[in-house]
Amino acid sequence: MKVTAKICGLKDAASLDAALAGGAGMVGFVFFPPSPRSLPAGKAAALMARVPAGVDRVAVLVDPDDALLDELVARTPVEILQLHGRESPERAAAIAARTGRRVMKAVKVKDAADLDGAAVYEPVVDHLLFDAWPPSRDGALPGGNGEPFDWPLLAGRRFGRPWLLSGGLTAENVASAVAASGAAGVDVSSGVERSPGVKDPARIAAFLDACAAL
Ligand SMILES: O=C(O)c1ccccc1N[C@@H]1O[C@H](COP(=O)(O)O)[C@@H](O)[C@H]1O
Repeated sequence: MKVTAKICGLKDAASLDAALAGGAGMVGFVFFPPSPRSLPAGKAAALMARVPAGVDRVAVLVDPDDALLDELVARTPVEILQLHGRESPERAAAIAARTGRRVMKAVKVKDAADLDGAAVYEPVVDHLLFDAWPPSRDGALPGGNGEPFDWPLLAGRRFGRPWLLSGGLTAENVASAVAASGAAGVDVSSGVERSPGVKDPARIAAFLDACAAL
């Protein structure tokens, strides 16, 4: 089975190149200053210029204001806007209309009712992404926490948009995660890092090898 892999939180050329060489279908860049993975638009634009046609460039955003959206559209060749905050369906639709870019809504999951909540986004977004709710500790980010959720919740569920599984994935567990959830796409950030915000090209290669073996 061919699984689309997204490598997220890229900040340097060596890690981006490892993602591209390993066959990532999407590469993600974080625009959220509290994150150790955040980077300015100018640096992201330089990295995005290395990405060949056929690989989607994703901007990870948390309740972005219009100024940030306008800056990203003007300064970077981003294809997909990943909304990882508390954006309503109306705001997601407005973001798609304003930017002309594809939108991916992150839905936080701890139980089946959370999955039901994805339905309201299906008419207005292009992709869904399922991630764990952030831990309750102080300072936790809205995503990128390396936290998995109960993957079998997704088994047999059908959604009106293509979707990615994320949250705590690694080279070691991605096969189990795909088998348990039925995901056709996976997304990883913490699981291919040496420390928060520092990607490891060898771990990126191992993750993508594990995906290619599925
Ligand atoms: O990675 C971040 O720092 C981040 C910050 C704010 C919102 C989302 C973020 N990352 C996304 O979180 C998920 C899961 O990541 P992990 O593999 O569990 O670390 C993934 O979709 C990232 O794009």
